[in-house]
Amino acid sequence: MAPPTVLVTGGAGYIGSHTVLEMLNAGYNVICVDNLCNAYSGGASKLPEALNRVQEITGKKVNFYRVDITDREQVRSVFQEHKIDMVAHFAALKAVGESCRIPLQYYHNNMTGTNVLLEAMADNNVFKFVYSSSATVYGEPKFLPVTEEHPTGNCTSPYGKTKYFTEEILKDLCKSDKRWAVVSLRYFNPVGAHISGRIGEDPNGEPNNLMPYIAQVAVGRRAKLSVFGSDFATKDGTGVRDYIHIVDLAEGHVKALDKLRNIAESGFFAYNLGTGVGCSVLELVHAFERASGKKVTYELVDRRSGDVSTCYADAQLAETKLGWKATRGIDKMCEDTWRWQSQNPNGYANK
Ligand SMILES: NC(=O)c1ccc[n+]([C@@H]2O[C@H](COP(=O)([O-])OP(=O)(O)OC[C@H]3O[C@@H](n4cnc5c(N)ncnc54)[C@H](O)[C@@H]3O)[C@@H](O)[C@H]2O)c1
Ligand SMILES: CC(=O)N[C@H]1[C@@H](OP(=O)(O)OP(=O)(O)OC[C@H]2O[C@@H](n3ccc(=O)[nH]c3=O)[C@H](O)[C@@H]2O)O[C@H](CO)[C@@H](O)[C@@H]1O
Repeated sequence: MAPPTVLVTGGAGYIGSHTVLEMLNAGYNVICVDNLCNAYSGGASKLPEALNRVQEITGKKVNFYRVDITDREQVRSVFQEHKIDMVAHFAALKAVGESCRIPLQYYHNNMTGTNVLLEAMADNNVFKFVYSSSATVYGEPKFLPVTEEHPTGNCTSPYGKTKYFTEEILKDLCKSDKRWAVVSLRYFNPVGAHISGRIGEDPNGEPNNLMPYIAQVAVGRRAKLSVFGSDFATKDGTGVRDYIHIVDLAEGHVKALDKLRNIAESGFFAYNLGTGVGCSVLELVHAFERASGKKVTYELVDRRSGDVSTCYADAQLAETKLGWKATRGIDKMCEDTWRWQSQNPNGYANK
């Protein structure tokens, strides 16, 4: 029997490209679409650089279309061109601060885009869907570790609300039509890079997130790290998060596809993808110094608005239901990030 074909939206992005690599290694056929709004293109007629390197690493072909998922005709044409069995949906705008400044663009891109995709799926009898959600749907944790039973919806940004609203749409869809089977993966803090050092996180402009910022200080692109807050009720006063290695995260998606591939039951299933281990900002800084052998200069400054003190996952349900568990720790996350950053000081731009 031919292996299933998965349509991957946002496949040229950080998480998408790492997941495409693991899907190919697991034997899935992959069709990638991306509008390259946040991915390095490498030249009009070529594959986006991240996917070019995925092909290089796996020795397998990546089918790519430059498509905007908000464009109904562009999306439909992909379903007419290929027999799609399942969809893994990564395409979204994801900068929390930016979403507060341009909410309409975020609601259009992330919500309309997802609805256009879901309608095209239904029109082509495709009902198996893996969704990129986020721990941000939980808002400020009311208890720790955070389980999937934790209330959702108390989101502090338009970005977070697009994740929450989309989950609610998916729940309604599954209630209305038993053909739908949806796995919503709630990521905690994805970091790291593939062991090859050939693909990794390549943020546009100044990084919003901690790990890429640390890496850019270590490689000399940034002068120092600002540590947002040192008066939290945590082990060293700095924010605690559940960092998860990007390859563990990618492997979790393959497990979700395996579940959908053979699934009898339909419905909406949400799983936390985290390690269950909290790590503070300063712990991560020191781990990165050990991994890179570089000094990471930092300054303790005021808290960033909207930041919670502590957030980490209870990932037991994914282990029970998907047979998945994160296996890579903080040191490995830092080693693999450093290999990517030191080999690609300017990301994909420097070939
Ligand atoms: N990185 C994280 O820490 C994190 C945490 C939780 C959830 N997520 C979610 O995971 C997904 C992937 O995140 P990422 O970190 O890889 O981000 P990313 O920006 O690297 O990847 C997203 C990709 O989607 C593409 N894209 C955006 N809008 C599109 C559109 N309308 N049509 C086609 N392509 C479009 C971008 O060009 C980009 O390549 C997103 O849905 C994000 O919200 C990410
Ligand atoms: C509330 C919120 O929407 N959080 C988003 C944020 O998570 P989150 O805010 O947890 O991730 P970050 O990497 O931005 O921050 C992690 C920790 O590092 C600290 N820090 C960060 C950067 C920096 O320069 N200095 C510094 O000290 C932060 O205060 C925090 O304590 O990014 C995730 C990955 O994109 C998103 O999924 C989350 O939705």
